[in-house]
Amino acid sequence: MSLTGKTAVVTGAAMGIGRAVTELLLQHGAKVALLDVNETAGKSLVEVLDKLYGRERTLFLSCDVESEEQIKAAFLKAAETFGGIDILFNNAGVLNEDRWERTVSINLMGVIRGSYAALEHMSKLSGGRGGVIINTSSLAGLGPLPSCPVYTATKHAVVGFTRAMAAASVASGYGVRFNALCPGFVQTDLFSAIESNLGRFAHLAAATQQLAEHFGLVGMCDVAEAALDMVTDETKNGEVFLVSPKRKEYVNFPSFVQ
Ligand SMILES: NC(=O)C1=CN([C@@H]2O[C@H](COP(=O)(O)OP(=O)(O)OC[C@H]3O[C@@H](n4cnc5c(N)ncnc54)[C@H](O)[C@@H]3O)[C@@H](O)[C@H]2O)C=CC1
Ligand SMILES: CCCCCC(=O)/C=C/[C@H]1C=CC(=O)[C@@H]1CCCCCCC(=O)O
Repeated sequence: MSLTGKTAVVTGAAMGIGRAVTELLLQHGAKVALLDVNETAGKSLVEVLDKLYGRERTLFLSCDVESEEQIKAAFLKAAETFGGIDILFNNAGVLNEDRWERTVSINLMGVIRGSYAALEHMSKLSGGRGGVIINTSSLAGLGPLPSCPVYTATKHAVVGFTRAMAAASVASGYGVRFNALCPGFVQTDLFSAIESNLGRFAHLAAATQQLAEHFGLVGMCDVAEAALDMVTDETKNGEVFLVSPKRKEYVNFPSFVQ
């Protein structure tokens, strides 16, 4: 699928992985609505992007994915400004085992809120053009991160939600593909702050550091390219892309249905 003229919404777009994917989508010709709770970072990023890609191709919208009202308002504004929505990158996330209810609300419920709000604009059943939704999970969505049980739970849940929504979309005729991105450790603010956000598992900080050293860091470009592959390859639905320093591949899950 060519991205020229397509419209994307990216949550958590102001920094880190969301920012990198936003820039790659712009480089490939898409228009991007950048949603983030951090207005300062979001507005200053859009100033930079406007100069590179043109003012008419970016839009910053202040939006907390914990709020269904703010998500609905932002998606409506993006659809009105750009003429519909073709791509959603549900990426906003936090790692905080102390404030674990907020972690669930952002990492899992934010993905669900975003997906349901996007379907109102994207589903062929409600007058949309169809498209693709990519949800950011993690390697911790495939295996345990011992210092972060709640983070691990949210990321496993994102994988399950994505795969079930992909099947639901086919069965319902939404015309929307759903895929999940599972990166290993990436050098971002979230990664740098892990040790101070472990809550009752703070005693596992050194072990987490050792795990990160064992796995190594994934390059931001590799993560963004994996997201782009799932957007543009129209054969990918219900797929999970694992991006670690040693492995860049779609995950094979066991099938229990004959
Ligand atoms: N950095 C890493 O090692 C990995 C990160 N991930 C996931 O990638 C995603 C992005 O993380 P990073 O780029 O590393 O983090 P980051 O901290 O660099 O960026 C996260 C962005 O999300 C925004 N955000 C946070 N809460 C929000 C909310 N309630 N509403 C809207 N925006 C909000 C932040 O303002 C920030 O711009 C997250 O879902 C994270 O769990 C997955 C695997 C590894
Ligand atoms: C900042 C978020 C942390 C991201 C890195 C991460 O999630 C690492 C998780 C690993 C820690 C212990 C594990 O067991 C996790 C990895 C599990 C890997 C599963 C790989 C599956 C496969 O190889 O097929």
